[in-house]
Amino acid sequence: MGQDLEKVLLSQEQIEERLTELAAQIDADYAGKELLLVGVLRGAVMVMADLSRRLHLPVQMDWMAVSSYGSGTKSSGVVRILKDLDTDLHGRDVLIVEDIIDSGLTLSWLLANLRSRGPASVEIATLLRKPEAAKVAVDVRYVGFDIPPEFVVGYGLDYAERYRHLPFVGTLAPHVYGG
Ligand SMILES: O=P(O)(O)OC[C@H]1O[C@H](OP(=O)(O)OP(=O)(O)O)[C@H](O)[C@@H]1O
Ligand SMILES: Nc1nc2[nH]cnc2c(=O)[nH]1
Repeated sequence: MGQDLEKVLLSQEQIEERLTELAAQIDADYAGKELLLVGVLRGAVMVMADLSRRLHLPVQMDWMAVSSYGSGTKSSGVVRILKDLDTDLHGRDVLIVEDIIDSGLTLSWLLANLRSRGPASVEIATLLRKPEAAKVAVDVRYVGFDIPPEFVVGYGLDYAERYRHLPFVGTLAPHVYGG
């Protein structure tokens, strides 16, 4: 495992500290409201768990699974719903919880999709964003960290379904993905 990773980009401590700040901001912004957190499987599981535990608002959680990457390292841009929400979004304040915004293609598609369901509001919280990789502009209210356009793993993010369990975010050594 040690040899597969090139470097640690964000430590567990850095991630937890930033999530505490984001949770405080979300608590303040949605004071008096009940929030529906929509986690995007599978990468957002860690962010959802650690962010939601820091919120003091009443929240509900639901999950969607979409696919845009397959097992590669480039977004195909074609988004498929693999698992839809169980919750009616009509009149709800929705916060999409994501691990990463890379090209922005997944989130821009998801935003449009959820907004068409009649919610009161839809905003996005993402742990990571790669501004230099953006192919479409996505309006994101809560960003943990802007990072360089490198392929990262850990803290929910995988390469071929591995490394999701790492408690930090790191980059892979090129030999792992054939570089
Ligand atoms: O901005 P984009 O270029 O569209 O990339 C972002 C998407 O890619 C990742 O999901 P992935 O398809 O890898 O699925 P996973 O969450 O199951 O790992 C991530 O969770 C986002 O949903
Ligand atoms: N694991 C992983 N998944 C992604 N999906 C979009 N960008 C990334 C990335 O950098 N790493």
